[in-house]
Amino acid sequence: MDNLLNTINSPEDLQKLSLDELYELCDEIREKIIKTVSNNGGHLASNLGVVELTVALHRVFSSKDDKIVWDVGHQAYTHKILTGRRDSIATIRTKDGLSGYPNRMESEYDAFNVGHSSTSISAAFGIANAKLLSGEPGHVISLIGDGALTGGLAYEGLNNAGRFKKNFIVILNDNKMSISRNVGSMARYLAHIRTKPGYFKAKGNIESALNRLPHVGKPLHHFLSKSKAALKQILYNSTIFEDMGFYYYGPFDGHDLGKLIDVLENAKNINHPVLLHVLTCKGKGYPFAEQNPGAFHGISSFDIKTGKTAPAGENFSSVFGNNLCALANKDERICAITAAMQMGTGLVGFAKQFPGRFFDVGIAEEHAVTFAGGLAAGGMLPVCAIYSTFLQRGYDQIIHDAAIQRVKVTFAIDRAGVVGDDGETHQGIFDAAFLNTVPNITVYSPAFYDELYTSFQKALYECEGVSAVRYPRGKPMFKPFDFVSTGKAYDTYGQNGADLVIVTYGRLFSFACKALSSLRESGISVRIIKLNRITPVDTDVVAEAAAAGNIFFFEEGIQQGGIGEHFSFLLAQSGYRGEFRLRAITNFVPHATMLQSLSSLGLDDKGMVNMILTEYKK
Ligand SMILES: Cc1ncc(C[n+]2csc(CCOP(=O)(O)OP(=O)(O)O)c2C)c(N)n1
Ligand SMILES: CC(=O)[C@@H](O)[C@H](O)COP(=O)(O)O
Ligand SMILES: [Mg+2]
Repeated sequence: MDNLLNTINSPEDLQKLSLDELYELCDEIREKIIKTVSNNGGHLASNLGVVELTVALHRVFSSKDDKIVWDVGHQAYTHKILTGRRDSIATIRTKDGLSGYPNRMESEYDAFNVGHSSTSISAAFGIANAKLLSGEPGHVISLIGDGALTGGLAYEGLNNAGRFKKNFIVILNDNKMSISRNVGSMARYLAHIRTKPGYFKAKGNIESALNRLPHVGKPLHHFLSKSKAALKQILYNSTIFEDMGFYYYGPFDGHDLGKLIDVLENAKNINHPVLLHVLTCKGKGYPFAEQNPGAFHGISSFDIKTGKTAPAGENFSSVFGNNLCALANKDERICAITAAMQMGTGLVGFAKQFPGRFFDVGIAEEHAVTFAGGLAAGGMLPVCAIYSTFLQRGYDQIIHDAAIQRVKVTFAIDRAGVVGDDGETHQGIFDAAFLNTVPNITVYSPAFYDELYTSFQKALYECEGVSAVRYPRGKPMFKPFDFVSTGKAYDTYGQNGADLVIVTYGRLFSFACKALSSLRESGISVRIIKLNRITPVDTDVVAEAAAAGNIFFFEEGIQQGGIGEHFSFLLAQSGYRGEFRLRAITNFVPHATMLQSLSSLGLDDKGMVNMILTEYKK
């Protein structure tokens, strides 16, 4: 029963509740989140961990003037529930429903759109400066996880914000977990702080004592400030955050509401950047998630009583992981790199089998790529497995630290194409276009498991320089029984001399095959050209498509600068004067299931058929 929750229509309503009632409210929120995620899927464990913290934030800060900036944003369900979206939370991550992440277009309470990690300090600091410049009142708070703190951008933010002369609050939500266990020296450092709370705790008291030093004339003030800094050094070990200009307070129990409210009230009154170190339990309140937070980080719908999901079976990621193990067994130079996505990219088996050649570098895609460049320069064969959307972070490194070096780095680009319910921030729709700009790169786009294996063989042993194999989230789509992948740069399907040619790549090939059958019933014959290697496009394939005189190109990727546009350029260069129609993606794609999105984009078989029936000219 949502007795209390039903009385909360905006964060202001929290003021009416006693501490005991606030705890009761947290229970109701937890129940709602568990129920919602068990239906829709979503990020359960991270959300359960920050219920008290979010309630405390909305209790202390004004929803009118103050801004909370979430990092990654996968943990903002309580925030959504408290900010007028209680009744629509059931629609989260579904088509036309709430986004799984904060979104400025969805609510005025969402200060910044997010989905990628480590942006919150920079964004919040930008907002704080805008407030200062425009004279707007209000506090700005960044809430960042210990995993997100492994991303370099977070340090760029800290570095910049540390010298701010006003209140600016960073809350570090430390649950020892990224998706998997958090890794790296910062994780070790936070563990050190956690195990010696008293060591750092004294500081708060010292600080306030020092701050109570009387106000004095300029020279004496200067002397006292210097002495204060020296005294601080002598009295306690400062944390890295203090060395970067923040006042550090903590660690605090992130499930103790009373304490959190107190700490936040105090932090609000400090005219300086403040870092509050809060300890939480990922998955708090749902035993299955507490015991296995990795499995309940991002989860599909599940049974609340047993904590079980439908069996996932094999998918592109798991097959990639197995393929890579097989290849690494034969070749000791092969190394695997992940940027905190060991499970998602299918590398758990590789990590166990080849611990010495497995590198989880944290949420640090830029570093992952440059690190791969270094490994390659040292004679290894690095395979950098990164989701398409997160590889956007590594564009400069692909050019500067791999391609220009003329080293052999292979990218395993997972989640290429439309990903479904994560929505706009996570769609893998840009990689084909941005990789196509890199000189001498080779990019494969397999549609089936056998092609995935062949593509990696080629990338690792036939290509020079940088290469990439990109494949979608989940499983392959329909494969006609009479289609055989040859392993060549392109394959064809359907009759020679057909009325028109469909050119496509990746899983859209399956939809094209279905479209071919439907169009046959309408008296239109189709031949399909399936590009296996999308960069560089094979010269023969351009001539083969041109011969048809009527070309429809379908692309599950951004149109601007994409493969389709490039293909049309190659056709024009070859003197082609026939028909060319291109359908690709021209805007950000909102959350929905993958099939719903492809349908809305006109990229499923029905969309292809409709376009051809409308635009085909004999
Ligand atoms: C640039 C980028 N890389 C990878 C991810 C995938 N990812 C989402 S959440 C997450 C772990 C975040 O850990 P933390 O910040 O500690 O939050 P927690 O889930 O523990 O609450 C990762 C790796 C991402 N969102 N953005
Ligand atoms: C929040 C985030 O960025 C990841 O948890 C992402 O949602 C994972 O997506 P997959 O479910 O495709 O692995
Ligand atoms: Mg964490």
